[in-house]
Amino acid sequence: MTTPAIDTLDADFPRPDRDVVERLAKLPAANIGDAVDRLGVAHSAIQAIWPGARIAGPAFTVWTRPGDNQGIHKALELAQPGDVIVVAGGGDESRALLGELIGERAINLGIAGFALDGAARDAEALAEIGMPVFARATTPAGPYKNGPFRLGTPISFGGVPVLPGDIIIGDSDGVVVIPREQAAAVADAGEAVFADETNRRAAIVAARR
Ligand SMILES: O=C([O-])CC(=O)C(=O)O
Ligand SMILES: [Mg+2]
Repeated sequence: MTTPAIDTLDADFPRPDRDVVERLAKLPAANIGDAVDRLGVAHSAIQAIWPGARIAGPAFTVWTRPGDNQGIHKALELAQPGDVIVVAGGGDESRALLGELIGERAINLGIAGFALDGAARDAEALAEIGMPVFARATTPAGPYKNGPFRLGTPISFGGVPVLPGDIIIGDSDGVVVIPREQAAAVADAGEAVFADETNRRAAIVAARR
């Protein structure tokens, strides 16, 4: 029996309002994490592979056999501009799932970035072209390209459930996941956390001698 390459795919899943994504994109991931009761924070090993990288956008989900990027190639054909391609790669650090070539294609397509529960390579080139990638590791070792994979299914990403259209935010602290239906409420709560912490920090600085 052969395994079907794709068992579920609805590339037109509902996406969050763009203005809510933009509000969330302005907030530190830490404030959003606090606003979701500190749930929804992906494993801390998943970090930006170049300094200053940030991602914000609706999740286009990929499940792949560890170390295999055939599903990412297929996702590039189907994702919409602004999407973050989120890959459940089994936490594998031994094979890079993408590098600068996939990064350049993603720029052509308007993809907002990649979040990988796996590894990447070509970190310097990805920094130069400004394509944000979050991953568990970097390695020069290339990927397999044979599948199998699944697109557009619920996945577990760094220990957090991600449904297509959930919002992914990543900054220098790591990655948080916001359920799509909660996006506006989390933006409200995250902005309140940010305002409160800004005031508390100003008071601390004012008390300095
Ligand atoms: O070979 C691959 O598929 C991964 C890679 O390095 C690239 O996308 O540049
Ligand atoms: Mg490469």
